Amino acid sequence: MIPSAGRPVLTAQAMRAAEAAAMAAGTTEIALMRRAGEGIAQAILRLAAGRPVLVLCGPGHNGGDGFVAAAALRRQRQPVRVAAFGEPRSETARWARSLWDGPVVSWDDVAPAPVLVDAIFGTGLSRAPDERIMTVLRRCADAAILRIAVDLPSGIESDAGRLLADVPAFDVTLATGAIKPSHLVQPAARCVGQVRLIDIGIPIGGGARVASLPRLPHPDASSHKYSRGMVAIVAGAMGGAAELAATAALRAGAGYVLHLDDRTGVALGPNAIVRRSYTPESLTDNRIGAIVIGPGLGRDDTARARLGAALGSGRPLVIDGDALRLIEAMALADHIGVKILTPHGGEFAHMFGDSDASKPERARKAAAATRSVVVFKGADTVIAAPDGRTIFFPPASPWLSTAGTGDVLAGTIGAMLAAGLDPLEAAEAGVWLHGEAARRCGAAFIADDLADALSAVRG
Ligand SMILES: NC(=O)C1=CN([C@@H]2O[C@H](COP(=O)(O)OP(=O)(O)OC[C@H]3O[C@@H](n4cnc5c(N)ncnc54)[C@H](O)[C@@H]3O)[C@@H](O)[C@H]2O)[C@H](O)CC1
Ligand SMILES: [K+]
Repeated sequence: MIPSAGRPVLTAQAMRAAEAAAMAAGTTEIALMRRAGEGIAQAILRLAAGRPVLVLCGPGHNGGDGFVAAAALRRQRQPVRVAAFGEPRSETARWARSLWDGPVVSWDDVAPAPVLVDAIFGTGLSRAPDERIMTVLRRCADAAILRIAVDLPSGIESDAGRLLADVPAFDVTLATGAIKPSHLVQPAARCVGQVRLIDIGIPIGGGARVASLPRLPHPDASSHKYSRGMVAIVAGAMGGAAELAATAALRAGAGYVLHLDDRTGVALGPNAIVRRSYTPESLTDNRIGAIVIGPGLGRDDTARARLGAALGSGRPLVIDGDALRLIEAMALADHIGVKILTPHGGEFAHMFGDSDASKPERARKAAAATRSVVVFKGADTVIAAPDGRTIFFPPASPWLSTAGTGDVLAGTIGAMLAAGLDPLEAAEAGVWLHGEAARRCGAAFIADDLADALSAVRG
C-alpha cells in the first residue's frame, strides 16, 4: 500500500498560499500551528511508546510545531526534553515557545535521547544550514533508536528533492498539511523514511498528487478479446525485449496482443501472443488500442521506418527504449494523437537535454513540449501531462534495476491504454501495477518473473 495515495503534493509556495487562503477564510496562524503541533505530538506519543524524546527546535514555524508538540507531550506525561537553535523569528513562533514551560537545553551540549524529533527547519529552509546545526542533528540522529522529522528532515529543500547538507536518514517524517515534492523526489526521498500526513484542516488541491491506482476496466459477460483491448508490439533488432512487452501486455489484461516482426519461428514468449510479419499496413488496423514501440527496436533504418509508420498510423502510442533515441522532441510536438513517452534518466537527457530544474519541472516541460504524457522513470518516477498535471510515485523496489523491466512497463502501459483509460490514467495504472508486481516478486527477480506477476496484481 502507498501511504497518502492520491493526496495533493504542494510546493513550499503552494503550501504558503493554502495557509494564506485558510487565514483569509478566518483561521489564525496560531490555530494552524496548534493543530500541526498537537497532531505531531499524537503521532510521536504512539511511535515513542514511552521512550524518552528529544525535540530539536529551529527559529521558524517548524520549530514552533516542535514547541507545541513538546508541550503537548509533557502534558501527557511523556518524558521529553527540548533544545533550541536561535530565538523565535515571528509572533507565532514566540507564542509556541511560550507554551513550553520546561528548560531549553543549550544547543551544543545537548545529550541525545532514544527518540529524536527534528523540528529545526521545514519548508522555509532557504540555504544550507550552518554546520553547527547539522553536527548536532547528526550526532543526535546517530545515537537515537527512532528518528522522526517534522514536515521535512532539516537540510532538505522542499520542492526539488535537493539535499542542502549531509542529512541523516530518518525513520518517519510527519508531513504537516500536505505531502511536499521532496518527500518523493530523490535524493531527498531516501532520507525521509515512512511519510505520514498530519491533517491541519486546511483545504489543499492543485494539479500535483501522489499516485493512486485508477479504476481498472473489468471484463463482463459482453466482453470479447478486442473489447478488452488490442495491443500491437512492434519488434525489431532484439526480440526478447518485445516478447517481454507483449507478455506484460497480456498479463496486465489486454485481450489480444499482436507481436509484429519479420522473423519467423522465433517464439520466446507465451503461445497466446499472436505473431505476424511486420508490414506498415498492419499498424493501421483500427481495432488496435495501443502500439508499443521501442523495446528492442534497434536504431537502424528498419527501426526508423517502423517508428515513422507507427507515428503515421493514427493509433495511440507508447514510445519507449530505442524509439526514444531515434525520435526528435520537436517532431513529437507536431504529432497529433495520443502518445505516452517512457524515458529513464539517460533517454530523457538525450531527448530534452540536461537541466538544473527539478525532476517534476523537467517532466512537465517535456510533456508540454511534446504534447505527450511523459513517464520520467527512476527510483522516483514522476508522470506529467501536457496540461501540467503531475503524479509522484513513492519509491518502488530497488530490485527493479535489472534488464527488461522497462520493456515490461511499456507493455503494461500499452494494455491500460488499449483498455480505454485516458493516457494519464493509463500511465499511472501501468506504473502502479508494475511497482506492485515488483513488490510481490521480492528479491533478485528477473523481468520475466515481473511480467508473469502482473496477472496476480491486475485485480
Ligand atoms: N505553511 C503552513 O501551512 C504551515 C506550516 N507550518 C510549519 O511551518 C514550517 C515552515 O515555517 P517557516 O517559518 O516558513 O520556515 P522554517 O521553520 O522551515 O524555518 C525557516 C526559518 O529559518 C530561517 N532560515 C532558513 N534557512 C536557514 C538556514 N539555512 N540557516 C538559518 N536560518 C535559516 C528563515 O529565515 C526562517 O526564519 C513548515 O515546515 C511546518 O513545519 C505549521 O505546520 C503550520 C501550517
Ligand atoms: K524538520
